[in-house]
Amino acid sequence: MANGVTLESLRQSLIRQEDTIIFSLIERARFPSNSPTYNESYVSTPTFSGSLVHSVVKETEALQAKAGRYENPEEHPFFPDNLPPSVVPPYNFTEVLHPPAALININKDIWDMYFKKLLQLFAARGDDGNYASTVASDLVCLQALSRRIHYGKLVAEVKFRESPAEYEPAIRAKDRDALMKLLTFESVEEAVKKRVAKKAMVFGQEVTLNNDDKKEKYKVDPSVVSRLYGDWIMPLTKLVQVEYLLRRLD
Ligand SMILES: O=C(O)C(=O)C[C@]1(C(=O)O)C=C[C@@H](O)C=C1
Repeated sequence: MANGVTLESLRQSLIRQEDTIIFSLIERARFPSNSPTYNESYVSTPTFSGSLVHSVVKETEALQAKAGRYENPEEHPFFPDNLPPSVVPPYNFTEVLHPPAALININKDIWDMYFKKLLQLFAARGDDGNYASTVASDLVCLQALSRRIHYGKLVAEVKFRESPAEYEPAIRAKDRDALMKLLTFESVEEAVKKRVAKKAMVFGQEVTLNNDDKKEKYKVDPSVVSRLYGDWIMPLTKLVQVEYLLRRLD
């Protein structure tokens, strides 16, 4: 395919991004749940409206937008409305995607999944007052998840270019189920779930110099990481692929 992007090279990138995601969860797990971070009435001044997480993410994104973060088609803001323009000279990112892809942003679903389901599965209950560091860690997790899930656009483009005749009838019929079937590889998904659990064991183990002192306690539960991928990351990546393919002939 053009630009040297292949399904294999994209899968390699997804594998590399597993490391980033798992390390980001390990970093967030250093802090307990720290619920005031997410409480809408915890801070209330004219400059900080809503929860601390809401304000800090929104303001950080505004700063990163000025620094050009969202000029890269692989990046998607959580608060896309009224972002300031980039002030950096434009970089010529290779155009691989069909232009309507730019409209797809499922960060709202990623936000809800992260705060309503995932966080409580790996952050211990408690409050240590480190709310600003907690938000900073949350944002690193969210951005890593968002980048990975929206990679579905590239994966879908490559799959389409490899066999347009297979995809076109389902796209024209707007048949989401047929598209979902075409783009699903069960064996790849099983391998992903096993590999991320193994990585969570390797990256999250206690490293000591004393070999016989090996406690099976991990910084993030490997079964949570496997579930994160099986229940949320891969289904959302597939949702992005379906959304992308539905617009592929526009
Ligand atoms: O590797 C692919 O073919 C993908 O589309 C990526 C992915 C994933 O999210 O990891 C999603 C769907 C497939 O069923 C397998 C894996």
